[in-house]
Formats: sequence, C-alpha cells, structure tokens
Amino acid sequence: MDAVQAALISHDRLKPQFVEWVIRHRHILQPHTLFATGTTGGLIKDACPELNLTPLKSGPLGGDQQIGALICEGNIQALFFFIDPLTPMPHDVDVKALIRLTALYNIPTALNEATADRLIAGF
Ligand SMILES: O=C(CO)COP(=O)(O)O
Repeated sequence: MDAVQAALISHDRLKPQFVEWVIRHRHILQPHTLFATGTTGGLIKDACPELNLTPLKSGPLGGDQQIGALICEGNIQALFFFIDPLTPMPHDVDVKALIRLTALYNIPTALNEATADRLIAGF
C-alpha cells in the first residue's frame, strides 16, 4: 500500500495488548504517518521510537475528537482502535462520535485485534 496516514488508539485495559500488536507490526507501520491519542502514543513511542508518530491529546481530554477532525479533513485513511467494551468512560460520547465519523467517511476501522490483523494485512 502507498504511504497512508493512520490513527492508533487504545483504551487503558487493552494498552498492553495494543502495544504488543504495534511492536509485532512495526515494520509494516514504519513507512506510514501515524497519529495517536496521548497516552497510547507515549507508550508506542517508548516501545517503537523509530515510528513516525504524532501523539495528540489524551482521549478523555479531546484526543478522540482531534482524530475525528483529522478524518473530516481527509487526513486519516485507517483507524486502529482497541476499544474496551466493559469499562464505562467519561468521554464515551467522544468515542461514539469518532466511530460515527469513520462510518460517515468510509474509513477502514479496526476495533479489535482480529480486525486489526486483517486491516494491517492490506498495508
Ligand atoms: O481514551 C482513549 C480513547 O477514547 C485513549 O486515550 P489515551 O491514549 O490518551 O489513553
């Protein structure tokens, strides 16, 4: 796949699993421009400093909305977002808004590891 701009997000409970997933696929992700919510991005940068990754605000502080704005502006072509369906979140409306925008703008979106494996296989 030509270089794309992709967004990487994980809720707290899934972060260890997500960082392991990124480490496993870092060679595929390397040529691409990556954005992430703040805490997720910090962990990925620590684990894979070679990646071209820009951390935005933390999710509860508006990071999901920043990713949504990038989607609206045509600057994201794929979203990898390990969501936690078991934990209530103060910014649940932001998460829903982001997922809505991925549907609206037809953005390939992986919300769990099985789908992420299939989406990254197309990179
Ligand atoms: O809460 C998040 C997405 O909804 C993720 O945000 P962090 O990466 O800052 O933890």
